[in-house]
Amino acid sequence: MEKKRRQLTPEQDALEYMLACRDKPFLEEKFINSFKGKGVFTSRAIEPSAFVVEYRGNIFSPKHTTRRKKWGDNLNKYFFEFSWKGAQWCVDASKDDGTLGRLVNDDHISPNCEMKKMFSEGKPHLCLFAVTKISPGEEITYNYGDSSYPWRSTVSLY
Ligand SMILES: C[S@@+](CC[C@H](N)C(=O)[O-])C[C@H]1O[C@@H](n2cnc3c(N)ncnc32)[C@H](O)[C@@H]1O
Repeated sequence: MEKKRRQLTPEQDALEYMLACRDKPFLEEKFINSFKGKGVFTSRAIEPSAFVVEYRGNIFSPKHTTRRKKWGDNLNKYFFEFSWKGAQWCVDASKDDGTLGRLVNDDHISPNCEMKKMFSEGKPHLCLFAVTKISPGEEITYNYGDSSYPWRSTVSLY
């Protein structure tokens, strides 16, 4: 399995995990502190450009659902917005389904991953790929985007 996996491109690797609805076995959630909550950590080194984890959830277009107001008000911390086919969409990962993508925290200064859109059977999937080498014990992070998130203006003691 590992030998076969080493021959896959990062995108093919992502597709396999997307279809199997699984996360990589060397990723784990950990409670960090009461300010940040939980985060996702790797116990194994991850190479740049490797697929890391999918941000799973229910995809909706706020135009066509009653969730629009909630999304517009930015009340839900597990919503991830993206554009597709000329419209705005959202992945709602608020349901705790035990998967790890929903627990990855923001780092707008030196993130080690970036979010990319992937497609399977015509449907979009949001996946994190490494942008740097990630060492064992490191937290997985990505830049949530341009917004004045409250934690960005708070000095972290951790
Ligand atoms: C998608 S969740 C990430 C997982 C979350 N830490 C948890 O325990 O459920 C997004 C929320 O995590 C917190 N968060 C993310 N990045 C953070 C950061 N760099 N510092 C502090 N809190 C952060 C914020 O509360 C944010 O609304």
